[in-house]
Amino acid sequence: MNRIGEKLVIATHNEGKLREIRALMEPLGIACVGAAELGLPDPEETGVTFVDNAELKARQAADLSGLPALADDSGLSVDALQGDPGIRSARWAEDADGNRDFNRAMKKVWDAVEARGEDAGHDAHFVCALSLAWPDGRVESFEGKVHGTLTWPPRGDKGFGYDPMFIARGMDRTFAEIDPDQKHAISHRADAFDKLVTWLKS
Ligand SMILES: O=c1[nH]c(=O)c2ncn([C@@H]3O[C@H](COP(=O)(O)OP(=O)(O)OP(=O)(O)O)[C@@H](O)[C@H]3O)c2[nH]1
Ligand SMILES: [Mg+2]
Repeated sequence: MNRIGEKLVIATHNEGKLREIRALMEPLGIACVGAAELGLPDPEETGVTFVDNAELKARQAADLSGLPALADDSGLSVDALQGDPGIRSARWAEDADGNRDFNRAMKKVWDAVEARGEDAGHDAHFVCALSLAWPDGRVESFEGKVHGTLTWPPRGDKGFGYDPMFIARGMDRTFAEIDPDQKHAISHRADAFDKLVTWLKS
């Protein structure tokens, strides 16, 4: 773990992600500080892939803080929608003033899938890109996925974002109905995190 040291900036302004990344990182003995706590800005996500965006968020936080930084870019990719909302998952939840409402976003996803007709199916997956950046310019990225299906109406009040409408393969409850520990065992974020930890230990 000495590739990181003892303190890591978590370059996210999303409380749900921060909570999940802290839970994954702190057992490794690495203290995490959120970007908002350090007053770091929320950069514009101009990339065209999850990794592009994770790298630009991590890069900016490492440059501004002088500490190693970990960023997460993630989203829901729906087969019937050719991968949308994908890297625009947060933007699908925003109104004209930039306020997010995931009940609205989930309805938008469901309506778009239904508009494709019965044959389109409900397969979807979450993707998570994690990027670690250092103040000296190094960057390493890892990508994870979890496959599943969409359900309607949304169920559960745990998790965040699109969790209430996503059922991982092999489960019968949504990501918002299961306990955080169960989500952490199989999620896209846990998959990317496993790859990151394997690399850290190598
Ligand atoms: O149901 C969900 N379960 C998850 O486990 C999950 N992970 C990500 N997402 C959604 O995908 C978008 C990411 O956008 P995103 O990577 O730009 O993050 P963000 O803008 O919220 O924060 P930041 O890290 O950029 O500061 C956001 O809408 C998230 O709600 C999830 N939804
Ligand atoms: Mg974002």
